[in-house]
Amino acid sequence: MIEEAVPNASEIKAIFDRIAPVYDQMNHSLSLGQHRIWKQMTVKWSQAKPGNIALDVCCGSGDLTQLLARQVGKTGQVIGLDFSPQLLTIARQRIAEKSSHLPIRFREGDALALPFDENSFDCATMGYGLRNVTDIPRCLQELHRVLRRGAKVAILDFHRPKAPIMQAFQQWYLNFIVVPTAEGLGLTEEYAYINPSLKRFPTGNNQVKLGYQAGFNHAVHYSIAGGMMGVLVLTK
Ligand SMILES: C/C(=C\Cc1cc(O)c2ccccc2c1O)CCC[C@H](C)CCC[C@H](C)CCCC(C)C
Ligand SMILES: C[S@@+](CC[C@H](N)C(=O)[O-])C[C@H]1O[C@@H](n2cnc3c(N)ncnc32)[C@H](O)[C@@H]1O
Repeated sequence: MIEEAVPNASEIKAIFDRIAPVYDQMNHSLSLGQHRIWKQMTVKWSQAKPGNIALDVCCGSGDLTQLLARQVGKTGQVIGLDFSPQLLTIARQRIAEKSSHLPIRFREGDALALPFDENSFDCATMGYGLRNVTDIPRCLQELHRVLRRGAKVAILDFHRPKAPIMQAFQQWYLNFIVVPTAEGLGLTEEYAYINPSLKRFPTGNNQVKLGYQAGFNHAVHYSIAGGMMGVLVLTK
């Protein structure tokens, strides 16, 4: 079987820079709006509280950042970090237009070398980022380093369902709904990348093991959306 080439960081950055103009609309339409519910669950599992200093890693267009900021409120602070300049531009526009009152700052940077001191954050989120970084253990080590003791990070991403019928549905949906929709926008390759990236992504149980190896005191993986998505919750 021919293995798919694994994209490097600059190729991944280029993918997201190219899909930036349609990213939010595609997520909303292709998930029938469900992605917002999955992100709200992620914020809840981060146990973000009013007044917290929070971090959203691989923030992209900033919609999860915005949900996190609503949770920490005006007395808190949220930093959204990403390495895609195009998606960060959209994130800044979103906040300026809809949520200028929220305590959000965006920062261009690398999830594998977070530009923050150790023990900086009370909580963190990461939405559909862990599967896209080129070094998952390194990313988890960085999250552990910047979180305060007892703090949690909730990491939302795709997951391969255990149930054969759900696996078949997920594959069908990605191959016959998602990719053809992207084809109409000239973004076939960018969205065709999801499936092989999902195939390479560690299962929930293995994500838990990686969390413990990165030094977290507690790790649990919640399967949601019929097993097609999952949230890894790590506690320092
Ligand atoms: C917000 C979502 C995906 C974000 C996302 C993550 C990536 O790694 C990408 C890589 C390359 C291009 C785009 C992305 C990307 O958008 C999840 C919702 C959007 C999904 C594309 C839709 C897939 C949903 C499930 C497979 C099936 C949903 C069934 C439906 C609720 C009936
Ligand atoms: C699928 S998007 C997720 C965006 C947003 N969190 C959401 O839930 O929609 C993945 C994001 O991860 C970013 N990314 C991937 N690798 C990164 C890295 N090493 N450092 C920073 N951002 C990275 C991409 O630029 C992209 O914005």
